[in-house]
Amino acid sequence: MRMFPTVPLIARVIEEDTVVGDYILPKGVTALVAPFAVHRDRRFFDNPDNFDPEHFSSENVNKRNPYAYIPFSAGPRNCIGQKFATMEQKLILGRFFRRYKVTAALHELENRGLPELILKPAKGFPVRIERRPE
Ligand code: HEM
Repeated sequence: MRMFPTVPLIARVIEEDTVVGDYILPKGVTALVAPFAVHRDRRFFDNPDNFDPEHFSSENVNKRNPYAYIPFSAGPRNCIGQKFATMEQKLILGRFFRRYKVTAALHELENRGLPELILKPAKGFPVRIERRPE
């Protein structure tokens, strides 16, 4: 969900002139927040293009801005299913990956994600699935 966030772009209509750093976002424009870009920003994640569970060690999480990881958005309109989806992933994917090894047939550079409503690879999900030894 960090490297390939399901929702790669979040849109908001700006209701009043808003200052963000050196910029003014005028009332009426649509602003995009891009979890995909934020999650790959080196200011927040060392080696952002590598899968590394250490990105989520307590030490690293505690020193990072909480808005640097926003797969479920943030604020008053964030995802109401976040806790359910996270628990479901831990249970179902955890069980699945203990039994099966999944290898992508195409590297992400050969199979770019398309930023549609949800992120999906241009050439689908060609994968090889092998049962792990018991
Ligand atoms: C991995 C799974 C999921 C991801 C990554 C995800 C991500 C998101 C994101 C990023 C938003 C904000 C979209 C926006 O502001 O434009 C959102 C909103 C929402 N999600 Fe999820 N979601 C997931 C699963 C679920 C589930 C399981 C449910 C329901 C059981 C759910 C219900 C909703 C609802 C109702 C909203 C709209 C909340 C509002 O506008 O106040 N989501 N989700």
